[in-house]
Order: sequence, then C-alpha cells, then structure tokens
Amino acid sequence: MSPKKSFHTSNPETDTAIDRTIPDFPAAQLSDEDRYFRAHKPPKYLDELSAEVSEFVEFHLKNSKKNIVLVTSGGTTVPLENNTVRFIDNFSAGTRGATSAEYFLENGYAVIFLHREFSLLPYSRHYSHTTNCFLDYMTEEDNKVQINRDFADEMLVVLRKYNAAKESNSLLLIPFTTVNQYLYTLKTISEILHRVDTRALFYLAAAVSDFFLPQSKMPQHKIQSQESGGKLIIDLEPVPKFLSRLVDNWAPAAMIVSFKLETDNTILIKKAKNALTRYQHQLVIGNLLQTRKKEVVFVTTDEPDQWIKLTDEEYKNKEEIEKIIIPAVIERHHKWIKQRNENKQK
Ligand SMILES: CC(C)(COP(=O)(O)O)[C@@H](O)C(=O)NCCC(=O)N[C@@H](CSSC[C@H](N)C(=O)O)C(=O)O
Repeated sequence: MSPKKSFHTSNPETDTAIDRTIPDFPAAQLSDEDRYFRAHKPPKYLDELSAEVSEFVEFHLKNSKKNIVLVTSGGTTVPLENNTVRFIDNFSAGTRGATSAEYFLENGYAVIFLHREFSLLPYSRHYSHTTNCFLDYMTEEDNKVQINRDFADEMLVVLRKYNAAKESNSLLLIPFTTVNQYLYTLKTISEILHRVDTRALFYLAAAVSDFFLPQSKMPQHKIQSQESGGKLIIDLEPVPKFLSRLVDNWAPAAMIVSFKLETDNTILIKKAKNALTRYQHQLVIGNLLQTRKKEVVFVTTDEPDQWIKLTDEEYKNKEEIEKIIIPAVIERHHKWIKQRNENKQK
C-alpha cells in the first residue's frame, strides 16, 4: 500500500493567489484544455505525486509485468472562493470505484486508485461509513480489545485480500478533492502510463464536475452575503472535455472506459453513445443514479448494448455488480491488447 502521504488535497491552497497577469483567454488559439492548464496552477504536490506514480509503474514494468488500471472514484469539488468556505460537489460515495478496484486486484491487475480524499477505499470500505459504528467490530475480553466474533470470519477474508495487495505493492492510493487537482493528476498519471502502452486501462468512475469557477473570477476570501443583497449569482464555465485529450494525446495506446451517469432512463443509452462518438474511446458503462448498484449497460461502437443486471435475489443478498462488470471489462481489455499487438505486427 502507498506510504503515508505528506500532502492532503482537501486543504485549500490559499497561496495559489489569483494570478491576474494571466489573460482569461490568451491570444493564441489554444484548445480548451491547453487554455485551462495555462490559466490554472498545478497542485503544489504534483512533482511528489508524479515521482510516486512513476516508481509504482516502473516496479510493475520490471517485476510483476501486471496490467495496470487507473480507477478514478468519488466526486470532484468546485471551490467558490480561493480561501474555500463554499464549494459545489458532485455526488459519488466512491462505492463503484472502491469495489471495482478490489475486483481488478483479485483479477491480477495493479491498481492506481485516484479517489476523492476521505471517500470509500478498497477493503476498508467494508468497515467505514457503514451503518455499524467502528467500535461495534470490537469487544472487551479480559481487559483486552478483541475483534467481535460476529464479524471475525468476514473480516479475516477482507484482511487477507488487503495484505495480499499491500505485500505485492499492487495498490497505489492517490487523492484529489477539487476538479483542478483531478484534471492535473489525471494528465500526469496518463502521461506516465504511456510507458505501459496497451497494458494500461482507464476506468473512469469518478463523478467529474462539468462546470467550474475559473481562477480569474474567484474571490480571494469568503463571499459576504450582505454585499450581494442576500443573493448569490454564480457564473460557471464548462469544464473542458478532457476525455478527448486522454484518448488522443495523453494515453493513445491505452483502453479507456468511461461511465455515463443519468437519472432519466429515456436518455441514458443515447448520451452514452454520444460520449463514444465524441471521444472515440472503447467503452461507456451507462448507469442510472437510482439503480446504479443493480444494473449497468455496456455501450460500444461494435456490439449491441449489453445490460448487466443483478436479480432481485442477488441484490437482496448484497451481491456486488462489480463482480460481473470487472471480468467483462478485463475480457475486453485483453482483446484490445491482442488486437493492437496484431496490428503492430502487420
Ligand atoms: C458515480 C457513480 C454513479 C458511482 O456512484 P458511487 O458508487 O456512489 O460512487 C459511477 O458509477 C458513475 O457513473 N461515474 C461517472 C459519473 C460522471 O460524472 N460521468 C460523466 C462522464 S465522465 S467525466 C468526463 C468529463 N465530464 C468530460 O466529458 O471530459 C458524465 O456522466 O458526463
């Protein structure tokens, strides 16, 4: 497991003071993404993070030869003040990402887990934020703390999987909080994963902001309600669509899977197909907020839409749909690797 981080992402970087010398829209006709990165500073910890990811990738390139998957998980925030008191959040508990990471590990992948700081993590998710208070997992016997026997067997299974991931150095935890941190980190990790060529897989389950408040419009201090006559009118810009850069430039050899989240089932498939057409990546997994734990749909350009559903019985027995999703994604990744290697030999 990753060594203790010397940085946190949830504390606002107040010294990224607004750099008003950078014009809102520089003269050169840059792409939206280039313009974004020119107008927004990288997180201060990016070099340290880059070194950690490089070391992890080099380790697996030289030793395990494992395929490497970047799993993104949790929601990004959009701060409304530089000294952040208020922010807009995107819904995601992190269950999809954390659970998927476990099944990737069990299927022999090395996992870079890019997650919203303090959201659910692989393995510990079984015992954090749950309905049981953490202390319910313990009892006192002969003046000593013991594991509550009601949970011991299940906990042993999880602990063994956790230790296997740690001992094989197969899980790297990388946090984010804001959409700016996420975008810079995604770009950095993608460029490092270039080294793994087709054996890199991107599984983008994070709920990424679609709108943000540019640095050039961000107040330095907490917005004062009385100054605006009690109203708060926010003028947000669209977050540049990074998926296309990921596909075309950052990691062109990797297989890329994105998730499409909707709440209206009449538009889900259409929106998933639009994303595929727009970004030209390999798979969109569509899911509805209301039924995301019970069913998803695989949307590709070359096969009919494929629904994956838990039966009512499986759902009632708390079966995890990721147990079916991940092997199906891995099967497609293996095909992707095979096809690309055959193309290289032509
Ligand atoms: C977030 C959930 C629903 C999981 O929930 P938890 O288990 O509670 O964590 C996940 O399955 C999902 O749909 N994730 C993707 C959600 C999302 O925001 N997808 C974006 C596309 S990926 S964000 C990419 C960016 N906007 C761009 O277009 O470049 C969308 O639907 O539009």
